[in-house]
Amino acid sequence: MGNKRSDYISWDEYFMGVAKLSGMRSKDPSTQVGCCIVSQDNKILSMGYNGLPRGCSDDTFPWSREGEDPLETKYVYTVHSELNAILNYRGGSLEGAKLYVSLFPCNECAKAIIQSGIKEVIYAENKYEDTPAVQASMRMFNAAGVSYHPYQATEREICIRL
Ligand SMILES: Nc1nc(=O)n([C@H]2C[C@H](O)[C@@H](COP(=O)(O)O)O2)cc1CO
Ligand SMILES: [Zn+2]
Repeated sequence: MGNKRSDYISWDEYFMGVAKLSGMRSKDPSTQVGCCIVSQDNKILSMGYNGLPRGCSDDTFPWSREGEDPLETKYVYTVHSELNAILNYRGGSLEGAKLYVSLFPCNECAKAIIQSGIKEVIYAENKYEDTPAVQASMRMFNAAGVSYHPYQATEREICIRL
């Protein structure tokens, strides 16, 4: 009987990999974010990426970051990956779940994360660390007992030929 493989991916690599793959569906030209929600016993419960709400066409709504008219920017329309992943879950409670996300959650998603019962956030990047949105998220996570820590990147690179 042969030995088992030793180069299989870890749970963390698996879930962050799924989050990043999900982010590849995003139509946002500047920032693609992906999210994967996992139960305490490592079952994937939901996934999401940043995009427009159902019925709002990717081709007719704006993707600009700036504009004199806020209605001509993406910010008032996009659903963040974390909120999409929470809303995509129809199986019941997310109590005690873990959330893997490629970018640290904003304050609005932090509220949804806390209220849905998610207890742990693992993030890959934090490029908006110095903004009030991220500072507010951290303050709320600390108060609500949601732990958050950066994903510990490995040397692994995965190329999937599709
Ligand atoms: N945690 C996050 N999850 C997300 O899904 N987003 C989305 C909203 C926008 O579509 C995009 C950010 O665009 P930009 O400001 O980097 O061009 O990423 C943004 C953040 C940052 O807080
Ligand atoms: Zn958000």
